[in-house]
Amino acid sequence: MLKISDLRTGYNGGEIVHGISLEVPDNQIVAIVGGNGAGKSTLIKAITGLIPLTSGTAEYNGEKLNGLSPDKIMQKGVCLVPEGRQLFPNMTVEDNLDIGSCTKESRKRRKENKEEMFQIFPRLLERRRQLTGTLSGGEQQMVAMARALMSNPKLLIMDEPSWGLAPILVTEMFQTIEMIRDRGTAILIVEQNVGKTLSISDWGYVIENGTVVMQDVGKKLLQDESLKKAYLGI
Ligand SMILES: Nc1ncnc2c1ncn2[C@@H]1O[C@H](COP(=O)(O)OP(=O)(O)OP(=O)(O)O)[C@@H](O)[C@H]1O
Repeated sequence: MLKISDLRTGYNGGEIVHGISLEVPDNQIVAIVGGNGAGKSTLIKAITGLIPLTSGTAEYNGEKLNGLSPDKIMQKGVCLVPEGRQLFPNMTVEDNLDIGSCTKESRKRRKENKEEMFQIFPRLLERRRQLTGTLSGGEQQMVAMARALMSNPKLLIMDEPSWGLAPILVTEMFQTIEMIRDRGTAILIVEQNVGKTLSISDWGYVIENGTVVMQDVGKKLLQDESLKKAYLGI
């Protein structure tokens, strides 16, 4: 399980995340929702080692992540699907997936893992030899998720996976996220699509101005009047 305690971080001496604590238990989907500029991506960058923590701790299964490089954090089983996907557009789907096998263990299982990915995402099997940059937005998001899963992560962190997707693909993507959880991978998801995200989340945190202002079971948060007004326009 991931445990974040009183985490503070920011950029160039300016603090953006003001002491956030949260937990992601095994086999659960945990959501971080909130408005633009609330600090959600900044928090995720700190957890995955892309920016340093100013204070507080990030622990995974009792081991400190603070100060570790993104690669070391990934070797511990924590893998990020970054915002905007960051795929290699001039490489084939299959080559992008191969790059995901970046831990010793997952390199040994590369072939089996790839077959499993093609079962989860059959559309990628048809397009395995296609250049990734020529895929649709939804297909590229599938490649990004499959590439991350190729490292056999125990915790998958996703930053805005619904970004740029047509509504029907968004629904499909959330179903896939539930399937990934049910296969035994915990998920920490940052999303602007508050309604869909909270409806599949075992627990949700609402972040405003770098602090947690509300937390509860996802579906319970969705019944909160102030949340409905602020994020769902109801
Ligand atoms: N590299 C950076 N250098 C300086 N400031 C940054 C940097 N990245 C983000 N910020 C600032 O940090 C604040 C929080 O940004 P962040 O991306 O964490 O918000 P967010 O909650 O993910 O928002 P959104 O939902 O709009 O992506 C913003 O004011 C942003 O301008």
